[in-house]
Formats: sequence, C-alpha cells, structure tokens
Amino acid sequence: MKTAVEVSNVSMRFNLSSQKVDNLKEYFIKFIKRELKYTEFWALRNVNLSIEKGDRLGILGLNGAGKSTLLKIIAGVLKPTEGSIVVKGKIAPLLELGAGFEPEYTGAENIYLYGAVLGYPKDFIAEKYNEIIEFSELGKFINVPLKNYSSGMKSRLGFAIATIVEPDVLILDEVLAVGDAKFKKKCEAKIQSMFDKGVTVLFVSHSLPQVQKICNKAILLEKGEIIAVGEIADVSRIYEEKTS
Ligand SMILES: Nc1ncnc2c1ncn2[C@@H]1O[C@H](COP(=O)(O)OP(=O)(O)OP(=O)(O)O)[C@@H](O)[C@H]1O
Repeated sequence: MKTAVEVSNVSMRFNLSSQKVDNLKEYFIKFIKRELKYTEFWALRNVNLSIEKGDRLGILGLNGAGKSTLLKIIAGVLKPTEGSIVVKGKIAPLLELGAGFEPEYTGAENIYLYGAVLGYPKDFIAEKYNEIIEFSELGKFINVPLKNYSSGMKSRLGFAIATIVEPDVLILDEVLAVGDAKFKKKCEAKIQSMFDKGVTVLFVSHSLPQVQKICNKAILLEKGEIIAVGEIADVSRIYEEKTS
C-alpha cells in the first residue's frame, strides 16, 4: 500500500486574545506598551497520521476538537506550529469555497487568482478556463465583480475551480455549501465520479451515518488529540460511546 498523506508530529497553537481591543489605534498603543495579553491554546497536539492511497478517512469529534484545523493544515491553508505534512499528488480542498476570492475583481479574473492560490500554473488555468465557466453556469455574470455575486454564485465558481484538476486527494467538509438543489446534484455527481476513480478522501462530518456511508477508515479527535484510529466500524463504536 502506498501512502497518500503523512502527518508527522503536527501541533497547532493559536493565541487567543484575552481582552477586547476596540480599534486599530488602541491595538497599536497596547502593542507598543506590551499590554496585549494572549492565552496560548493548542488546537492540535502531536498528531500522527498515515493515510493510504485510496482510503476514505472520516474525521470525527465534538465541536472544537480540531477537525477543521487538521484539514486546513493538510490542505496547506494553515501552517502548523510544529511538525510536517507530506501530500503525494494533487489535492482538491473543497473546504471554504472561494475563501481566496477578491471581491473587486470579476469572476473571470478570480479564476486566475484563485487558481494561483490553489497552486495551478497559469497555462493550466488558461486551458481549463472555458470548462470552469461552463461548469459554474455563471454565463455573462463571469464578467461582473465578485462583490455583486450571491453566496451561491461564489461557491459555484469556487467548486468549479477547485475541481478542475483530477485530484489524488479530495478534502471534503460536510457543511460544504454549493448553491441550489440542482447545482448541488451536479456537484455530488462530480464528487461521485472522483470516488469511482479511487481518489483518497478526507471527510469531516458530525453525521455518523454519512461518514459510515462514505468512509472505510476513521479517526476520532478529542481536544486536539487522536484518541482512536482504524476501521470505520471500530471507530464508530467508540464515537457512539463517547456521544451517547
Ligand atoms: N484562527 C483561530 N484562532 C484562534 N483559535 C482558533 C482558530 N481556529 C480555530 N481555533 C480554535 O481551535 C479549536 C479547534 O477548532 P476547529 O475549527 O478545528 O474545531 P472542529 O473540530 O472543526 O469544530 P466544529 O465541529 O465545531 O466545526 C477551537 O477551540 C477553536 O476555537
């Protein structure tokens, strides 16, 4: 079996501001006077994980357990405080669609911008440009600034750009919003076709039935630490015990 994703000793620290700063001026004054106080908070602690090629891994855990933080680190959106990540092949992070969009630029311009954020070369985006527009069904709105899009339109464009590669690793969030029911169906069909090709999947969800339907393996996170890892049936049992 080949490894698709290797997470080694990953820890993530956030500095939680423990006081209210009302404006930028106040922030700078407090900053210079060294009056800013932070509480250190470790959202992930010493996470080690090896995901085999073709595995579909569910990430389970209560609110605040660190699930999204782990996915963002694997997707390269967040840099871990400690540890390292290796991802083999192309990755399609379907997390916060369009988080890298620029509101003042048109949809067409954002295809290049967001494509660059996802690490696609310019030539590749140019080649796939029409396909992206076609999938997004934005028609003439593609030349309108993003600030005039509805949230559904933004996520449609985000999905169309993020799935233009044939990914080796697909990162999915249960709460992924991709527009109306009709467009959602089209996205689900696209995701299913990636599943059929044997893509490696990382899936975050609070719905155990949904995780059981999609995944063969799972991990259970608690307060930033992995407390169970293995076959979906075994981890489900532990998760049910914890949540009942
Ligand atoms: N940018 C940030 N700054 C400070 N704290 C953060 C930041 N992002 C996440 N956290 C904290 O890290 C912890 C883990 O958050 P994360 O979003 O990974 O949890 P989760 O398991 O995905 O939760 P949920 O099920 O509620 O979506 C939380 O306590 C959260 O408050």
